[in-house]
Parts: sequence; structure tokens; C-alpha cells
Amino acid sequence: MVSPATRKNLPKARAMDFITSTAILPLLFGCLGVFGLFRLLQWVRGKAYLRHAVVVITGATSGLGKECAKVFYAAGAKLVLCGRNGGALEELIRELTASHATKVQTHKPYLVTFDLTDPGAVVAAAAEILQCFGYVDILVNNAGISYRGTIMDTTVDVDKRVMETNYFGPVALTKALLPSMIKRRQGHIVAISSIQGKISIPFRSAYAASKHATQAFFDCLRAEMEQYEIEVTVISPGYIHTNLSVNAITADGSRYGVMDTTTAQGRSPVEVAHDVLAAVGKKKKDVILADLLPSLAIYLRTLAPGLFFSLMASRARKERKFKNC
Ligand SMILES: NC(=O)C1=CN([C@@H]2O[C@H](COP(=O)(O)OP(=O)(O)OC[C@H]3O[C@@H](n4cnc5c(N)ncnc54)[C@H](OP(=O)(O)O)[C@@H]3O)[C@@H](O)[C@H]2O)C=CC1
Ligand SMILES: CCCCCCCCCCCCCCCC(=O)OCC(=O)COP(=O)(O)O
Repeated sequence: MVSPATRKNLPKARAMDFITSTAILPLLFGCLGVFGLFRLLQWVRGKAYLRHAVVVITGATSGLGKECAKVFYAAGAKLVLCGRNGGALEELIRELTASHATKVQTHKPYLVTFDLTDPGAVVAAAAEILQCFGYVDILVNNAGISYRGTIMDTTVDVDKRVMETNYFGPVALTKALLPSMIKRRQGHIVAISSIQGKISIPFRSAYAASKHATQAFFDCLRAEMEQYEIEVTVISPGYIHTNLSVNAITADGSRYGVMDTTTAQGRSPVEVAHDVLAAVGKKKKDVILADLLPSLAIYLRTLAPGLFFSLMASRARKERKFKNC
């Protein structure tokens, strides 16, 4: 006679018998093995892709750009570090060359100082880089500023400044380096956008607009460059713990100067830099580096725009009440 407990376990035992007596188990292990091998191959290819590659990083003086400089340097890239503050770049180069925390051969970085809002300086910087290295493998358009203010109070000069830094500057630098990439039929353009390149939140008009424009431009570029085998990666992070909010500009163009709680509670720039390195190594096309809520908000904006707009309007109402504006 079969006890109730044995009867309950019978289907489980039969399923186990089936798995072990048929080819399912070897098949399962086979699939896992192939997947593991594929990931290993991808990892090895990513490493080889970055080693000795000429990598230009803008906004390398602080935050995410500085951390990207560290991880690309450790991966063996030949770095060109860009920013407005030459002293900060020299200090970073000293820090990088003093550390021996990597097994791969490293290269002393080269620095170029220029302001992205100055089109002439951007073209001259690209020419200097090409004269020095002959070519660029990877351009990481990272530099950027954020903004806080109401649309009604913000001068058009401020809108332009944010667009010049976050959009026209990277576009100009990309265009200046593209011809040499096209000639070699090799190159990779990376744009550090933002979750705000996919959704717009109140009191960030200029910033969100500049990041939406970035997303659109580099999506077009990806399609147009496919024929030359040039890769384009757009990366959209959520909040990162950097000085972005402190350096943000306000409605009248003055510095915001506040470390927002959202920024302070953001991801570590070191972690995000590793994610950027991995995305570039895998030649990803579009990457979102954010928590669940911002990621869901992107879907909500597409699938239920009415609901998303109501949520944003309520957010604006609350923030206005809180700030009395
Ligand atoms: N922090 C965050 O929460 C998030 C950031 N991002 C994006 O990450 C990128 C890096 O920002 P993050 O590291 O956070 O901020 P930081 O303020 O720490 O760094 C910004 C960098 O941009 C450079 N920069 C600013 N204006 C100019 C200019 N006119 N010309 C040249 N360089 C300039 C700065 O260099 P310097 O002033 O020394 O010249 C600095 O190196 C930005 O594109 C930002 O939009 C995206 C999502 C979230
Ligand atoms: C199906 C349920 C979906 C629920 C969605 C609710 C909507 C929640 C809104 C979430 C908004 C997230 C905004 C994220 C913004 C962000 O990460 O920005 C990154 C930056 O670039 C930061 O710049 P800032 O200057 O604004 O600090």
C-alpha cells in the first residue's frame, strides 16, 4: 500500500527519473556550457578591444569621466583626457601613472584642454589629437552640465548654454573625428546621455531637451555609420553620486551649488564607469543604467503617456508648493 506522503512525492520522483533517464540533463549542461563559453569569449574580446585602443574621454576632470579614465586606463587604453581644467587633468594623470593596480601594459595619458561650447576650440582639439595619435578608436562624449529652473524664469541664453555643452559640443567633436574613422572603416562613438534623454521631468527643461537631442542624434548616427562599421553606443544612466547637481546652472545662469539628495543617493561613479567599460567592450547600442522605477517610467511614457504626463504634472505641483515657486 502507498502512503499519502509517497503518493504526494510520486510526480516529483517521476519527473526526476525522466530528467536523469533521458537526454535532458546532458542537454541542460551542454546549453549552460555553451552560454558560459560565449560569455567568456565576449569578455576576452572586450578586453582585447580596449587594450592599446586610442580612447578620447571628455569631462575627465571629475565624476563619471574621471572614473571612466581610471577603468579605461587600467584596461590598457591609450587615453586622451579632455576638460577645461588642465591642472585637474595633470593631477589625474599623475594619479593614474603612480598606480600599478593592473596587470596589462598601460600608457601615459595625453591631455587636451578645451571648452566644448567653443566650436573653434573643439575643431582645434580634434586636429591636435589626430596629429598626435593619427587616429581615434573610441570617443566617449561624457562631459555635460545639468540645470534647474522653471521654463518661464529661464533665459534663452541658459537654454543655449546647456545645449552647447551637452549637445552641440559633442556633435562638433564627433563630426571632427568621424572622417578619420570613416577612412579607416573603424571607430566607436559613445554618448553619455541620461534617463532624462528618454523621459522629461519638470524643472529640467534645458537638460532633458539636450539629452533627448543627444539620443536622437546618436541614434541617427548609428544607422548612417553602419556601412562604415563604426559603432555607436548611447548610455543612459540614472542618478550618479557626482558633482553634477552642484555644478548645474540655474534660470539666470548662476551656479546651483547644491548637492541634491537624489544625486547624493545615486550610484557610485566607480560602478557606473565599470558598466560603461563593459558596454563599450560588448559594443552595445543602447544601454540604460538605472533602477527599476526610472526604467519603468520609460515604458510608462511609451505605453500610457497620459498617465505619465499626469504623474509629472503632480510632481511639478508638489515641487512648486515645496519651493514656493
Ligand atoms: N550625475 C548624474 O546623476 C548623472 C550624470 N549623467 C551624465 O554624466 C556625464 C558626466 O557628468 P558627472 O560626472 O555626473 O558630472 P560632473 O559635474 O562631475 O562632471 C562634468 C564634467 O563635464 C565637464 N564639462 C562641463 N562643462 C564643460 C564644457 N563647457 N567644456 C568641457 N567640459 C565641460 C567638466 O569639466 P570641467 O568643468 O573641469 O571643465 C566635468 O569634467 C554628463 O553628461 C551627465 O549629464 C547622466 C545621468 C546621471
Ligand atoms: C508601471 C509603474 C511605473 C511607475 C513610474 C512612476 C514615475 C516615476 C518617475 C521617475 C522619474 C525618474 C527620474 C530619473 C531622472 C534621472 O535619473 O536623471 C539622471 C540625471 O541625469 C540626473 O540629472 P539631475 O540634474 O536631474 O540630477
